[in-house]
Amino acid sequence: MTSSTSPAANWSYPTAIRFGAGRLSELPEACIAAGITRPLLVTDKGLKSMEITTRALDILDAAGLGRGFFAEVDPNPSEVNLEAGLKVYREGGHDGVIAFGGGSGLDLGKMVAFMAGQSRPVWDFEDIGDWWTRADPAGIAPIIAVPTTAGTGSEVGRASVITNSETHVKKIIFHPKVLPAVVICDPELTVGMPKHITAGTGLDAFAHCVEAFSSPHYHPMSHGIALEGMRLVIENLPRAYADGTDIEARANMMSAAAMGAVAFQKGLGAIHAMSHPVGAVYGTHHGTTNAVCMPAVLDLNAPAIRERFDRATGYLGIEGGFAGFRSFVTEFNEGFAIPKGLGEMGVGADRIDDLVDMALADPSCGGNPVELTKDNLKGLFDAAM
Ligand SMILES: NC(=O)c1ccc[n+]([C@@H]2O[C@H](COP(=O)([O-])OP(=O)(O)OC[C@H]3O[C@@H](n4cnc5c(N)ncnc54)[C@H](O)[C@@H]3O)[C@@H](O)[C@H]2O)c1
Ligand SMILES: [Fe+2]
Repeated sequence: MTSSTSPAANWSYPTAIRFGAGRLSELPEACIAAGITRPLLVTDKGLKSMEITTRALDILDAAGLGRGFFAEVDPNPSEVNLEAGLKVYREGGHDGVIAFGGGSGLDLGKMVAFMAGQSRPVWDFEDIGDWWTRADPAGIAPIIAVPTTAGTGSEVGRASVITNSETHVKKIIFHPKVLPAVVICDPELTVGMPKHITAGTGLDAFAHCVEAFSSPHYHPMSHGIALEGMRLVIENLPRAYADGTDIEARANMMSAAAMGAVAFQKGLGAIHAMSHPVGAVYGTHHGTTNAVCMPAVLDLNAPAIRERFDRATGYLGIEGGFAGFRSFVTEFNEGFAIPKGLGEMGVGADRIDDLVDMALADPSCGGNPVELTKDNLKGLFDAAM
């Protein structure tokens, strides 16, 4: 039944998630479930020789799975990493990918599986709303995702963020089949994150929930998930930061990360529109950059979001409605030693005009509750410096 006053939307919800401490041991079962007999484990350079990665490889070896290993992924991965990964995938005769790591390893692993059977360049699959005209679905290899940070939620997402190494622009590459077939969320894998990565990734999950909650698009399910995701971050990130071995807090942060990515189907906004160009040009950490941008964006968006935050703050355990939430965000950042401004992260005032142009072209602008213009984006960058 439809009516002219009924809202319309396209909704998509995630996939099979094996959640819990120690469940990395189920990697061989996950391969069987996904129909993979010869997986390529893809991860980033930082994780290449870490114990958790060796643990995953040992589990595959013990199960007799003829696995391959590709660990040449940079933070903010590029098409150069993708080409190298595809070469290893094809030469090794693999039939699926285990994307292992933070957002960088997960995104690149997902793209290796996606591009394995495509003949077009990856940039043809940019998320501009016409995916059904492009990919050859027969060419997409199955994906298992194993997050080792709790932030991006890329494990339950249908997109990867790939930086064009020539233009220094971050592009969102999207296809529904990029959604991993099986996800293993094992909070033990996140225990060894250094404090600044725990903070930066956790605040990425927070930014996803805040932006989704602020977005004007119609998606009540994601709206509710965003609210609970914010609560989980507020209550658990300080615990995980203070004691990295607090498994309950680590588990709640893993949930919050996945929830943030489900929630941002409702839309992202100016925080991500700003941090994508900053990350692409300066190579800054994504979640940390978001945290730096958030206070200025909340100030700009205040008239459009005040009422919904006034209603939510009681549930979040914050007094004073939206104003209380706004002050809380500054204190929250300070508690995690987040840089005070983009200048402190190396962003030059002379590049702001370029960053404004790049931010204006970012698809995240579409979910911001206040329409973004050259003028107000310039104001945001000035305020965030
Ligand atoms: N696909 C999406 O929906 C989506 C959403 C948000 C962000 N992203 C992208 O994800 C990337 C950022 O991902 P991230 O924030 O998870 O960081 P990351 O994957 O770049 O990892 C940051 C650093 O932490 C290290 N690391 C990862 N796990 C670790 C662990 N358990 N112990 C010790 N060190 C560990 C890595 O080696 C790396 O040096 C960016 O490229 C961003 O654009 C994607
Ligand atoms: Fe993000």
